[in-house]
Amino acid sequence: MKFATFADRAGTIDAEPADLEIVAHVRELLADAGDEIEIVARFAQGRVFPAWDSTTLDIGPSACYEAIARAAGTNVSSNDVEERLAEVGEIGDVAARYDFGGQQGLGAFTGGGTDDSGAGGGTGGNGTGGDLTVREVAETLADLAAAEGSGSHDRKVDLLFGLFNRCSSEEARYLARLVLSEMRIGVGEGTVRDAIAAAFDVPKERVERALQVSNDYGRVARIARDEGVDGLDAMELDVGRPVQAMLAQAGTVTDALEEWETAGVEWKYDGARVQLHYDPGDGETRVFSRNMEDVTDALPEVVEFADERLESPVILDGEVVAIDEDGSPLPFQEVLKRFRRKHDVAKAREDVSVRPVFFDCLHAGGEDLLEEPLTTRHDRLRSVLVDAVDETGSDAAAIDDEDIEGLSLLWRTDDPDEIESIDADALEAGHEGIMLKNPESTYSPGRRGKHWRKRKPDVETLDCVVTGAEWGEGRRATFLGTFELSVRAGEDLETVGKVATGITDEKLEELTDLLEPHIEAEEGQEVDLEPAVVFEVGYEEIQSSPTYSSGYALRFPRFQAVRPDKEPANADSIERLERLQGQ
Ligand SMILES: Nc1ncnc2c1ncn2[C@@H]1O[C@H](COP(=O)(O)OP(=O)(O)OP(=O)(O)O)[C@@H](O)[C@H]1O
Repeated sequence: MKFATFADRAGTIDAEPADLEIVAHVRELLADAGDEIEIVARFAQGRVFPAWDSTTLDIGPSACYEAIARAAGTNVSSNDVEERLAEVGEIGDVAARYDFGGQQGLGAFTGGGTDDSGAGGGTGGNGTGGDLTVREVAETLADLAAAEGSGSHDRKVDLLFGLFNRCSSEEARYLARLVLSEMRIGVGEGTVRDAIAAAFDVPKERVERALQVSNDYGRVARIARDEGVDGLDAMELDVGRPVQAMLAQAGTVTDALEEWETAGVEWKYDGARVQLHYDPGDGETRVFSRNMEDVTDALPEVVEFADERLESPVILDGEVVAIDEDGSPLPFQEVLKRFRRKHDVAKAREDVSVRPVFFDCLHAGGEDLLEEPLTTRHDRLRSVLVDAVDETGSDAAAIDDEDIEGLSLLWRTDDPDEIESIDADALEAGHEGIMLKNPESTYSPGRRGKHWRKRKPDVETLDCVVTGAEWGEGRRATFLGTFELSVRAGEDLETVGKVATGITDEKLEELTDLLEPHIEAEEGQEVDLEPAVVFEVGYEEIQSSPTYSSGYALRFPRFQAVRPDKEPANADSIERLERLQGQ
C-alpha cells in the first residue's frame, strides 16, 4: 500500500467523530492493505512495532524537527519548525504546512537529482509525494531504531530526512505524528479488534483471545484474513514475548466473600511487577516489566533464580521486591533504584538486592494456562518451583509451601477473621497488605477486572482513645502493641476494637515511650491505660457487634497516626460511628 493512501485514509478517520464509522473506515483500510496488512494495522494505532516489542525509535522531538527543516529547504531551520509548533500546537499540522522535496529540486538543478540513500530521489519532489510505500516507511523506521552508538543521531536524522523529503503534505502530517508517537486519530485497541472481526468475518472474542496471547495486532489481522477462526484459535503464547499483565481493582473483603464465597488471599508485595520468560532450549531468560519493557539486564537476581531453579519453558508472573541483608522487604522506592537501571548494575546490586516472588503461571509444560482457574495455575506454579527444592526425590506434595523459594502463598478461605490475620501477618512481615482473588477466575491479560481486588484503602478514619494495650512477645517483648481503642459515649469511653496492624517496630518503640507513663494497671501481658492518647485509625467497615462495649466493632482497623493535637475529649463519638455505619 502506498503511504499516500494510508495518509489519505488516516485523514478521513481523523475527521470522523463517530466510533462506529471509525471502525468501518479501519475495516476498509485493513481489507485493502494487501501484503502490508501487518504494518497498516500498527500504523493506524500509531505503532511502528508490535505491542510486545519494546523497541523504540529512540529519536527525540528535536531530531525530528531537524529532519523536517532539512527536507523543507535551506531557508528553514529547526528553530523555525519549533516556532511554528508553538503557534500551531501539533507536529502533524506543522509538517503538513511545509513544501517538501526541495532538496531533490536543488539536486536536479546541480545535475544530481537523487542521492544514493534513495532518500531524496524518485518522483516525490516538491511536495507531491506519492511513491513511498508503507513498507518503505516501516523498514526505514526499523533502520532508524537500530542506529546506535556514535554518529547515530546523524544517521537517524538522515533517514528521517529521506522520508520527509519524499512526502506530500498529508504524508508528512502522518509521518511526523507516527514518529513522535502522536498519531491520535481515534483508533484504539478496541477499534482495531472490532475492525479485524468485521473485515474478515470472525467473532470478536476470538480476535480478542488471539490479541491477548500474541500482543500483535498486525499478526492477528493477517491471520484472521488468511486463516480465519481456526488460525486465530491456533495462536499460542510464545515464551520470550511478554503478555499484558492482569490488573486489580480496589475492593473490600466483605464484597469479595459475598461474590465468591471462598476467596483466594495472597500477600500484596510492595515491589515492581515482573514477568519471567524462561526457555532452556534457546538458553534465554527474559524479564519484562508491567508495561512489557525488557528489564532483564537490570535484574540479574531474577535471571539467576531462573537458571538455578527452572528446568523447562515457563512464563511466570510475579513481583520483584527489594530486600535488606536479612531478607526483609524494603520500601518500593528501593526497587526503583534497580528496576530500569542500564548502567552500573553490579554496583547497584551491592547497595540494594532484590528477590522475585511469583504468584501466577501462564505457561508450563508446553501448555498455555490462561484459561485455567487461578487454583490450577497456582498448583502448576507450585510444581514448577518445587522441583528445585525436591532434588532429593522426596515427596514433593509434603514440602511446605513456605519452604518453596519464590512461591507466593495462596490461602483459600471464607472466614473474614482468617483474612484479617493474613492481612496482619503481611503487614507485620513488611508487605503492603493483601490481594483478594477469585479462585475460579481465568487470567485476563491487560484487564483491571473484578476477579483481582486489592484491599481498598481506608477512605474514612476515626480518632479513637487508646484505653489499653498488650506487651508483645519475642523480639517485641519490650514494646506495647495490640492497642485497645475506644470512642466517646457521653462522659464515658466505650471500646470499639483493637489495632495491631500497620505499625513498624520503629513506630512501636515510639508508641511505647508515649504510652508507658499512662499505664494504670497490669495483668500478665495486658495493661490498662489512662485515657490520654488519641490514635487516628483507618478501617474497612463498622459492624454491630457484642464483642466490644460500644456495641460496634471496627473491621480491619489499621493504625494511621498519633493525633498529638487531640485530647480524649475531642475523640470521635459513638454517634459518629452510628452515622458512618448507616452510610
Ligand atoms: N500477590 C499479588 N498478586 C497480584 N499482584 C500483586 C501481588 N503482590 C503485589 N502485587 C502488585 O500489585 C499490583 C496490583 O494492583 P494493580 O493492578 O492496581 O497495579 P498498580 O496499578 O500497579 O497498583 P499498585 O500501585 O497498588 O501496585 C500488581 O500489578 C503487582 O505489581
